[in-house]
Parts: sequence; structure tokens; C-alpha cells
Amino acid sequence: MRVLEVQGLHVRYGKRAAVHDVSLGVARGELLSLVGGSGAGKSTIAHAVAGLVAPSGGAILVNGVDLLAAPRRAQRALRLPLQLILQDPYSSLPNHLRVRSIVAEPLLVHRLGDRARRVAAALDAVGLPPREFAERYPHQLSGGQRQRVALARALVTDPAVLIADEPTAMLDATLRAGMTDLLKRLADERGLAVLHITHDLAMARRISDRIAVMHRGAIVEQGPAHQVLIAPEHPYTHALITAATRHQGGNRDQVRPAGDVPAARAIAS
Ligand SMILES: Nc1ncnc2c1ncn2[C@@H]1O[C@H](COP(=O)(O)OP(=O)(O)OP(=O)(O)O)[C@@H](O)[C@H]1O
Repeated sequence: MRVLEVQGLHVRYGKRAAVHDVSLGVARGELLSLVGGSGAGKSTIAHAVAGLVAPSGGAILVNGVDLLAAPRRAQRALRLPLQLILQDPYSSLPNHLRVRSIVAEPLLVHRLGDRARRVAAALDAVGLPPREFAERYPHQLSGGQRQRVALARALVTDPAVLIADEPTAMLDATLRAGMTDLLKRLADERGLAVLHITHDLAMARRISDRIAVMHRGAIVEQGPAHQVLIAPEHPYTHALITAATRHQGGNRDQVRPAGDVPAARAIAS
């Protein structure tokens, strides 16, 4: 069963439809990348799943339970298996709190105990040794370390689903691969279901099991990463691959899946 299942989701901002009839799902241990250009509606999906915007239609199932059909009061507890990290590690961490208090926040919200142990385990999981980092304030951290603190805060409740909305957008190029590889490792090693939002197809190629391509509020294509990148069916996916290829200096192998380079060459030639 998929831990997160979005069915026929519609979201409007006033009269404007931002997300139209979107269905997607993520299973345990799977990393799905939602890719698309600016304004496609990717963040709106993340925000709807996290309860930050109210959908106008559809269903969001977590472990088979429809969040939108549940009474408002029950929704917070039903969202416990879901955590979200956002793109900006500068605005997402409260500057006046130490790392250990920031990471512990969700435990307070959900009234969960065993805080010191859970905080230390979460910091370890993101590669920030607690002895070195627990007492620091955000201004004593680099951008990459801040994003790891945000990730530790998301992991501290031991969620089943992590939604990562452009988690590397504000990081410099040298730190991006480390962050996305960490997401992949969390999916592989902890069985986390990861919904990874990005406009970077080369990054999606690196870590995704499946890819969903979004354009103008709708998903135009989704499937195994391999299939979507080697044999794209929708013209918009073709256009994204071409644009990413140009960005990579014309090397299609940077965008195509690593395991099937000969097939990619055959198609490209
Ligand atoms: N709070 C809001 N009020 C009104 N319109 C909004 C709001 N948030 C997003 N939109 C609009 O909804 C559409 C989808 O935006 P969204 O941020 O979901 O796209 P995105 O694919 O995440 O883009 P980006 O990669 O630039 O973040 C856009 O046209 C955007 O302008």
C-alpha cells in the first residue's frame, strides 16, 4: 500500500485553478520526484498535503485514511506521519532557539516523550554530531547545516512520509548533491516515502525511483524514472529533457538514468 496517496486533487487560489485533477502516490522506501517549471503547481501540492492550503476537491490518503474527510480536530494527529521541509533554511529556523530546541519542536507539538534521545538520533541521521551541533544557534550554522537541522526536525517524530520542497534551491552547487543523496539514503535505509519537489531534472535523475512531470497545474506524465527519461511520452517532458541537456553542456547522459546509457545514446543518435 502507498503510504501517501493523492487522488484527483484540485486547488484554487480565488478563481484561479493552481492544481487540476492531480493523482500521485508514494510507497514505503520510495522516492518520487515531482518536476516541472516555475508556477507549475508543485509547491501547492506539497502545501495541500501538509494542510497549509485547503484543496477544493480530491482526496489525500495517509496510510489509507483520507485526511480531507476527517473532522478538522482529527487532522493534526492524522498528519503526524507526514513531515515537510521547505526550500529556505534561513527563514524556516527560529533564530532565538538552539538546535536541540528547534529539532525538539514537533515532539512538543505532538506531546511525544524521550526527547533528548530522539533529538540526538535525528541529528545523527542527518550527519550533524549532537555534541558539536546541539547547543548552536542558527546563525552559527552554514546554509547546508541549517537545511540538515530542518531535516532533523522533520525526522524527529519518525515520520513515514517526507515532503521535501526544493530542499537544495538555496544551497550552493557543492552542497546540493550531499543533501539529495541524504534524502535517497533515508528512503533506502529507513523506508521513508519521499516526495521530492524540484525543477532540476538532472537532480531528479540522480535519486528518483519514479518521476512525475507537472505542467500548468496538471501531471502530464509519470512513471519509473528510467522510463520517463529514456522514453518520454509528453512533449513537455521532451522539452524539459532538452532544456536540462543544454544546461549540462549538451551531455544527455547527465539527464538520462545512469543505468541505461547505451539505450539513451541509441535514442539520442
Ligand atoms: N498563495 C497564493 N495565492 C495566489 N496564487 C498563488 C499562491 N501560491 C501560488 N500561487 C499561484 O499558483 C500557481 C502555482 O504555484 P506553485 O508555487 O504551486 O508552483 P511551483 O511549481 O511550486 O513553482 P516554483 O517552482 O516557482 O515554486 C502559480 O501560478 C502561482 O502564482
